[in-house]
Amino acid sequence: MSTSLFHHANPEKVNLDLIDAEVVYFPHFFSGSNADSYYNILMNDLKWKQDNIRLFGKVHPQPRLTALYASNDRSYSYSGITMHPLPFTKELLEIKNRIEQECTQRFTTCLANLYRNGKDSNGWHADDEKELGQNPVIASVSFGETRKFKLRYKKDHSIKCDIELAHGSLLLMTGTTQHYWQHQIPKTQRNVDPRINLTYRVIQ
Ligand SMILES: O=C(O)CCC(=O)C(=O)O
Ligand SMILES: [Fe+2]
Repeated sequence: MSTSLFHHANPEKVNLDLIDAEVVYFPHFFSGSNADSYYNILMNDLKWKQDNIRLFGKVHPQPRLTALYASNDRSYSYSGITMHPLPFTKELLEIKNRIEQECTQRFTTCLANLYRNGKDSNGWHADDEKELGQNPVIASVSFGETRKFKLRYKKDHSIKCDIELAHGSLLLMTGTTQHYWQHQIPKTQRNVDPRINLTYRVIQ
């Protein structure tokens, strides 16, 4: 009855068994009521915007809204755009502190994504920009609609893993994950509510 990922009906922590990667999933990192309140506050307070990105030489509006927050003034560049951070809000700092209890990393930066509906997505990529350094720790928190997160091994796309990122969950990607694997949030035909994702990172 169980899928290969979940040996218990309601686990607290799941270590994904992937070659050349370290990925840990905490399905209920935040309680339901905390997750609900973060969802509402972040939806209203973050400075969401839709940037134009350059992909294969063509300019497109990014298929989601984003916002960048940090404790320093370091910018973050990817897909032909450079984002400049705003100072952390109270809630983004609170969430950062809570995640830092779970891993030894101290994060500087949070890239927030808002997937407004099933047409919003995030294409195949690795978080391997040079400002993230080698073997970056990426802590990814989800609020709102559950969306599918896909991972694939760069050298052999038949080696892959799908995980449904639930409201109030945390996904930690460490070690060589970004070097050997790519991830994406595909579009879905389902009629879905918005989803907020926060990815905490270190940008020196
Ligand atoms: O929305 C997600 O869960 C993934 C976001 C992501 O991969 C990114 O911002 O780099
Ligand atoms: Fe990513």
